[in-house]
Amino acid sequence: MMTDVAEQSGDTTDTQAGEAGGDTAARFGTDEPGAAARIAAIRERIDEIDRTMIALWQERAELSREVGATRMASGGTRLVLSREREILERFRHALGADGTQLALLLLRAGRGPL
Ligand SMILES: C=C(O[C@@H]1C=C(C(=O)O)C=C[C@H]1O)C(=O)O
Repeated sequence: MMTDVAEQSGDTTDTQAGEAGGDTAARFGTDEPGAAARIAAIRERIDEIDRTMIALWQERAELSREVGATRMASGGTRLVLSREREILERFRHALGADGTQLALLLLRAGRGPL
């Protein structure tokens, strides 16, 4: 299970925002130690989220390619536009206009450009 940022933020002042070397202001955008420690803790979670999203992105693209290969090998179509519309609508509903752009990139990652 992934760790919540709030659980990590109590004891990070010296080890993450202070001793690790380099200029605190340059690394964290502030030289206030408490703020820098909190930012360091949040960044750990951000990095974890990014790694997870990259892995999920790659897994999704692989699965999408497998669906396309399976369908074409059976004489089917490369694309199913009604399904793509459903996915676009799901992302638009959840995330607005940015969701639509994200879904377009996701779809392209799996099946290639139209
Ligand atoms: C993966 C599929 O094939 C294509 C790729 C899609 C996707 O990446 O989600 C959706 C529809 C198809 O155009 C599918 O039909 O489910």
